[in-house]
Amino acid sequence: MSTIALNTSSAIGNAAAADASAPVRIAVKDLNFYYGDFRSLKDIALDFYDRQVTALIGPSGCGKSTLLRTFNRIYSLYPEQRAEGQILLDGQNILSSSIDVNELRARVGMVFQKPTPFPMSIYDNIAFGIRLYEKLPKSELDGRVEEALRKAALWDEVKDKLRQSGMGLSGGQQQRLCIARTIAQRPEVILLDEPTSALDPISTGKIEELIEQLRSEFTIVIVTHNMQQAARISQYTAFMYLGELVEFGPTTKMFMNPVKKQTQDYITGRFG
Ligand SMILES: Nc1ncnc2c1ncn2[C@@H]1O[C@H](COP(=O)(O)OP(=O)(O)OP(=O)(O)O)[C@@H](O)[C@H]1O
Repeated sequence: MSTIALNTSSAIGNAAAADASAPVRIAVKDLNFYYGDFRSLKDIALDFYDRQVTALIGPSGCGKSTLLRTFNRIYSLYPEQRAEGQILLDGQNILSSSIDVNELRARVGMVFQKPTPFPMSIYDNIAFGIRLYEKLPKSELDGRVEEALRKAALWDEVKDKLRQSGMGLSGGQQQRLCIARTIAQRPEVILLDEPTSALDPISTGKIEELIEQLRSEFTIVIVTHNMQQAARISQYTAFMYLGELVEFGPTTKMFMNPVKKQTQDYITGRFG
């Protein structure tokens, strides 16, 4: 076992162990993805488990974000991008043309690398998405806004300034606001694309704590460049390289005892 893998083990202690009995929430089968003629995902097959955090790791350009973006079909905004294969969400193929993508995006929420609050009040940042789908009386809407902000561990910091602009919050608060906005839609799955890479260490720590809390309710998939972060917060890790899935398994095993040499080389910093 390598020295770096051993060092990483101290961080692994922070994450709850993988729950081997968790049911499969998303099953990916024979997935290929194309940017025009370029095949950027190659025959990907893996399962994502209910209320577990799965980290997607691998060197730049290996296809982490591309894979994440297939789960809510956000790529379909670009005509030259296409996915082939199957992604079963609770058994239903979300790549099927009969799927309503707006409904899918409410079920599978996404938070991006840079915080992207809407240029409106903190309250409206949350209420906006709810109003798109549901007509609620004001008192109920207030309750939903509060619930989302509480779940995103932001309520105490903003409860007295809900009418102020979301753009006036710190970077870390803005990212929690974006998480609250996603939660407010009551999704089943939350996709996080390097959600802390633009944040300072304290804000990063808060988001990592939040992810651990959210795991009790949501299935979470996170792309991260930071292997220590993957070790700290995930139950499962998928290591990708050049568009292929090299290895997938419980995070502890991936970091302590990887099967493939490529995985070992990556987590010990020999390339990447
Ligand atoms: N819009 C695009 N058009 C053409 N090729 C693209 C596009 N976006 C990504 N790619 C290519 O697809 C491959 C996978 O990219 P992707 O962004 O998914 O990798 P990644 O692992 O998330 O990388 P990073 O860690 O740098 O974000 C790369 O070869 C990349 O150059």
